[in-house]
Amino acid sequence: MSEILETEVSADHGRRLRAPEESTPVLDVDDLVVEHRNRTTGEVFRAVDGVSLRIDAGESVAVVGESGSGKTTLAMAATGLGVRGSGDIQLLGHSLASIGRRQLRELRPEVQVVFQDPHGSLDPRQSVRSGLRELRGLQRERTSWIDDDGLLDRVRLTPDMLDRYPHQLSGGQAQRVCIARALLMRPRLIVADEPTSGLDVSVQADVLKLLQETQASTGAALLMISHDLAVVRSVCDSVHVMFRGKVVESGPCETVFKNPTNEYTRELLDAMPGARWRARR
Ligand SMILES: Nc1ncnc2c1ncn2[C@@H]1O[C@H](COP(=O)(O)OP(=O)(O)OP(=O)(O)O)[C@@H](O)[C@H]1O
Repeated sequence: MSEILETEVSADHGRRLRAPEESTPVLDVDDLVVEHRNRTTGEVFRAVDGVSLRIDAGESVAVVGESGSGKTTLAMAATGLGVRGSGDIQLLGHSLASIGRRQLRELRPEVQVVFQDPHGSLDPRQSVRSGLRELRGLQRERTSWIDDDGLLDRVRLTPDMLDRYPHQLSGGQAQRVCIARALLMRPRLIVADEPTSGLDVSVQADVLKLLQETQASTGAALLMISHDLAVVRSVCDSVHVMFRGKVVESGPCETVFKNPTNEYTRELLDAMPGARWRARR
């Protein structure tokens, strides 16, 4: 068992919202529609067109699709972090359409996002230490379960990194800091939007492993957005394939990647990195 799993994150202090029933999905999205306005033509189009998905505690779900298919828009709208859409979104059993601002503020830390560009996610004017101090100031109780040294140790960074600024970190180190910041909040849902595609190949596997460990130690669910099927296959239980805003196929990774039933899924798989494993099996 890895080090990180030896000390489970068990304390529940700092969470004021009523704890959801065990059977309550972490995220339950029904018929989500999100529209954007095309910046060139001014036309409104459906970036997400009637998508439904459910993620249970501890589950890892991937959304794959070609660039522009609506993956990021879906993830951000579904978690209340992006443009509002229509449809029913239940986050930890709370309907995003009907909760007030205060409740939404309380729900926010339950969802942590790890983005593709770690340097872009960190404030260039803040050292790692001052960034963590700021987070702790916003969520005192929730973040009191671990000190900075312990937190960095969890993501296999040494304490001397605390005084570094983002530009003094490698891509892999910066992504570890981003994961540490997410872990500090002990979220119930981690959204990882292409978390390794901006990183050197040599550190991608480590960062993925760390994400998985973080998920396991917090018991969080994972919503992974990726165009890399090898990544999805190694991390996720199930997958939704998106094409032009719609989910065209869903199911366990093994089933969808091995025996895709949708023609577009087949084409997509053949064109995507990591798809070749399918032919070899
Ligand atoms: N804020 C916005 N305003 C207008 N159009 C947008 C906005 N955000 C995204 N879009 C457009 O919506 C569509 C879906 O974008 P989205 O970023 O969700 O796709 P994606 O599948 O995540 O793509 P990628 O893999 O390239 O990140 C694209 O055509 C994109 O240009």
